[in-house]
Amino acid sequence: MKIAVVGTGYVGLVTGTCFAETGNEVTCVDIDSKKVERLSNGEITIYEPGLEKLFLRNLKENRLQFTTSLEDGIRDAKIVFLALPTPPGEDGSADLKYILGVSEEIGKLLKDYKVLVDKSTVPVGTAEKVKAAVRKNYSGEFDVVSNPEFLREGVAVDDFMKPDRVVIGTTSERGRKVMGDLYAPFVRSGNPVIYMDERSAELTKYAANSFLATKISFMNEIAQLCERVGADVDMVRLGIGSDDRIGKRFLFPGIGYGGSCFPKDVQALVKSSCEADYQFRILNAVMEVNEKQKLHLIPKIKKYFNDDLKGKHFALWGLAFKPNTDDIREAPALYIIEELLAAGATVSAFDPEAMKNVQQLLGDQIHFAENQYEALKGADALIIATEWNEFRTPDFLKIVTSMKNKTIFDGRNLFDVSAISELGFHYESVGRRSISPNSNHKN
Ligand SMILES: NC(=O)C1=CN([C@@H]2O[C@H](COP(=O)(O)OP(=O)(O)OC[C@H]3O[C@@H](n4cnc5c(N)ncnc54)[C@H](O)[C@@H]3O)[C@@H](O)[C@H]2O)C=CC1
Ligand SMILES: O=C(O)[C@H]1O[C@H](OP(=O)(O)OP(=O)(O)OC[C@H]2O[C@@H](n3ccc(=O)[nH]c3=O)[C@H](O)[C@@H]2O)[C@H](O)[C@@H](O)[C@@H]1O
Repeated sequence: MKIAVVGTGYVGLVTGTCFAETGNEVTCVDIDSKKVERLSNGEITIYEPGLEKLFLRNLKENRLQFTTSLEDGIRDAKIVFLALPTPPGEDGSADLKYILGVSEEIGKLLKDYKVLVDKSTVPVGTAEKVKAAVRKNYSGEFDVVSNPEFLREGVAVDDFMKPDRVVIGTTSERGRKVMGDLYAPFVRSGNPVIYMDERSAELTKYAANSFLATKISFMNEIAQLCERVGADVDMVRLGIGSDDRIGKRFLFPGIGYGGSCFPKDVQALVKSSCEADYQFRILNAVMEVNEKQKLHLIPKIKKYFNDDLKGKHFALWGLAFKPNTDDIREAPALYIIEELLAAGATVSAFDPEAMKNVQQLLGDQIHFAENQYEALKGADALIIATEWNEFRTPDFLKIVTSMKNKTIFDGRNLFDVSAISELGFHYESVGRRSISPNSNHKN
């Protein structure tokens, strides 16, 4: 089948590449000519494990092409995916200017029946708005289908190729048939496809992200409580997670959820609820808890250094909002850096993939280390903000010899508290006991 994907970012590039991999002919359209040029020349534009191999294979086989021309991109396509940004507008609601702008343009170009698919995360009622935008310039037949995307960055290819479910929102029989043909290989591999109306599909996406964000904020509150009553959040997590009704996944406390989606999608659902005359109380609390949690380590650090961070030097492991991505959108590490710099401290950071992106944002405000151990040189404390695998079992001897103080503030609970206690560290994490040998603190 011939497919166009408009918007070649995280979702667009993964969608385009994976549909090419299942035998379709895909043209990806993007307004960013540099991106299109790089992709056309075989240079991948995002870090996503496993994607490059598929991208290069399908590019070579001519099943994957890139263009800046919407007209060329959609001409022969039967299905046109919209994988465009839906950033928060000033009031927190999803800004549909990209989606509706492109839909109007598509209306000017349509000559025959096509299925337009909202892959972006869009509020309830957007499929109808897209239809109206196309109708401004086109009176022929077309369908608009909602097919929200549930992939996670870092495991995007796997999530796309082996989804827990595919949601297809359409009330058109013709639209359903076209989408059914496209997803047939997925169904044959045993992945469920759930059909519903457009509005339910649109809400399903926000409900999924908001529910997951709620799980995280809930656990972060349990962690807060653990610290105050002397319980261990890891034990509580294991204790509740083994109940199938709760489930083991997404119960990890930390320094808050970040990324390009949870923060904006929870906010957008609260906003659309307001517009529907309903106050979504739980989600307001979820956002409030997350705002506080992002800076959970800061009061601990300040207390440890007697409220004086001036001239203190911190090593920071992890900049990306989560491991296996170079994405730094709403990354908790950035909020921590801001606080440390404002208090007069200096920072030396290391992240396996995200340093280039942070460098573009912060320039020389912090030092970017060659590796995780170089970041530790002369540090008064190490802060861990992202749970990259290589941080999980570090060489503690190297840590001790590089740092000024054996002090760790761990926002991702990477280390076993008892084991690290034996190594003589001052160690504070999230929702677990702090340990503090008296001898190692050189202020
Ligand atoms: N990043 C993720 O993990 C997921 C994102 N989503 C949703 O998917 C949508 C897209 O997100 P991302 O891929 O992360 O965004 P992104 O920012 O990585 O990519 C968007 C792309 O659209 C292009 N673009 C902007 N205006 C355009 C236009 N007029 N014509 C053609 N291209 C244009 C941009 O140049 C960019 O390459 C959002 O609604 C997001 O909420 C959904 C699931 C997962
Ligand atoms: O709509 C989207 O864009 C996507 O948003 C999330 O995916 P993503 O943002 O890539 O990352 P997650 O793995 O969900 O993590 C989000 C944030 O939650 C945090 N998190 C996650 C799990 C956990 O137990 N605890 C926790 O603090 C992570 O550190 C990260 O900051 C969803 O998991 C995807 O299903 C969805 O498609």
